[in-house]
Amino acid sequence: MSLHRIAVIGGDGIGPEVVEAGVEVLETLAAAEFGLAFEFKRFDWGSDYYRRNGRMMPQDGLARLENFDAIYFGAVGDPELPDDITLWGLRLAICQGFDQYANVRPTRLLPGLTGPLRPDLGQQIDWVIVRENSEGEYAGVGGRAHRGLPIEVGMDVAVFTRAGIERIARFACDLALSRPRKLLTVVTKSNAQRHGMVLWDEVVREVVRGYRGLTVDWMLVDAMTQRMVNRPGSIDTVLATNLHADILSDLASALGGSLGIGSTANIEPSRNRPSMFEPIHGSAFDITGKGIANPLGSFWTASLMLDHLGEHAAARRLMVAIETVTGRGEHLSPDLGGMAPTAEVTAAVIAALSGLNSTSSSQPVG
Ligand SMILES: NC(=O)C1=CN([C@@H]2O[C@H](COP(=O)(O)OP(=O)(O)OC[C@H]3O[C@@H](n4cnc5c(N)ncnc54)[C@H](O)[C@@H]3O)[C@@H](O)[C@H]2O)C=CC1
Ligand SMILES: CC(=O)C(=O)O
Ligand SMILES: [K+]
Ligand SMILES: [Mn+2]
Repeated sequence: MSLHRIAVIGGDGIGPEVVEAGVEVLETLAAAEFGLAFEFKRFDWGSDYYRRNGRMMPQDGLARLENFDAIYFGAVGDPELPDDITLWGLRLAICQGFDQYANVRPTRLLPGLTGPLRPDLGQQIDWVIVRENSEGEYAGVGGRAHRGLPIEVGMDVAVFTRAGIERIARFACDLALSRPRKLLTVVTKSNAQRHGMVLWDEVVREVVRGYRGLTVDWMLVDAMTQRMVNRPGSIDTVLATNLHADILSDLASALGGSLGIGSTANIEPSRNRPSMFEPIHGSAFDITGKGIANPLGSFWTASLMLDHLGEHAAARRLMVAIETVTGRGEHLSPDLGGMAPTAEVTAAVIAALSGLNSTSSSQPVG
């Protein structure tokens, strides 16, 4: 029996809604898979915690998390609080604090979904974006001075280090080689940013030279957006900086049908500290509390977490259940053109997991 200890941080907005749905699904999996068990511990950290305590998580928050096997996360961000306070106080504090330097974001057009591209193009989407997750544009280095004066200044310094580039490049090359096409696209902007991005190019070029059998091509980030839209089948694994990949992966998720299905693994590859798994989206103020958030992104994320925990059969089983539900098209949430609330999508995935036919659709799909 393998017991996995999971720290659950729903966070803000729709985060708790989709994460609790995910926990339900994982409990169902554990009941169905012989030898699989979870122990979930909830942490009520986030913006409400901040309103009570003046911090997003306790001072010893990382120490409380460090002995868990994984962290299952929702989202952070609150309409009443500055985004830099909330994001840096929780999500980035965990990613940086545990050195989860590899952010991995797969996108595929799931069965039954169309997405905004022409069907023949949409069906070609099968990508994994590897996002540098510890430095670059989100290093947090910079400053403000002369506040309130006409000469006021604000700077964010994009930090690129040889060690940081080298390790994420190796991670991306290994991942690309493990996929059938063995194809890596490296995204850069070294035409306009002539220091850090040039170092990025140089170090990645050195690393990829050591990988025989890998096909590598290069794209400037602006042109990468049009390639994703016009020639999606020419892309497999993508390596990009923290900011570039943040943007490209939201685009990828939307091209796959919705921001509500994108998944993320924040990986600490040495496994000395826990990795963190979260849907790609944020706290989505516009739909918070309405019960209509799409939970599929958090389910796909749970599948990534299972893979990381070595539970490959369970991970596959969960993906098949998700694909069964999208394939039938009867229980899709509004962002995917359906009318199903979060609870109905969750019930449909649970029914698919249990091998049951989900027969009742509470509302017709428009
Ligand atoms: N990792 C994290 O915790 C992230 C946090 N944020 C934070 O979230 C807050 C809101 O940011 P936004 O830019 O609005 O991005 P967002 O991802 O929260 O929402 C963008 C749009 O996508 C829709 N959407 C997102 N997830 C959905 C789901 N599961 N089902 C259906 N529709 C969904 C929303 O309703 C909204 O219209 C901000 O405070 C931001 O800083 C944003 C991205 C990631
Ligand atoms: C913060 C954010 O947008 C992300 O981690 O994707
Ligand atoms: K998130
Ligand atoms: Mn993002």
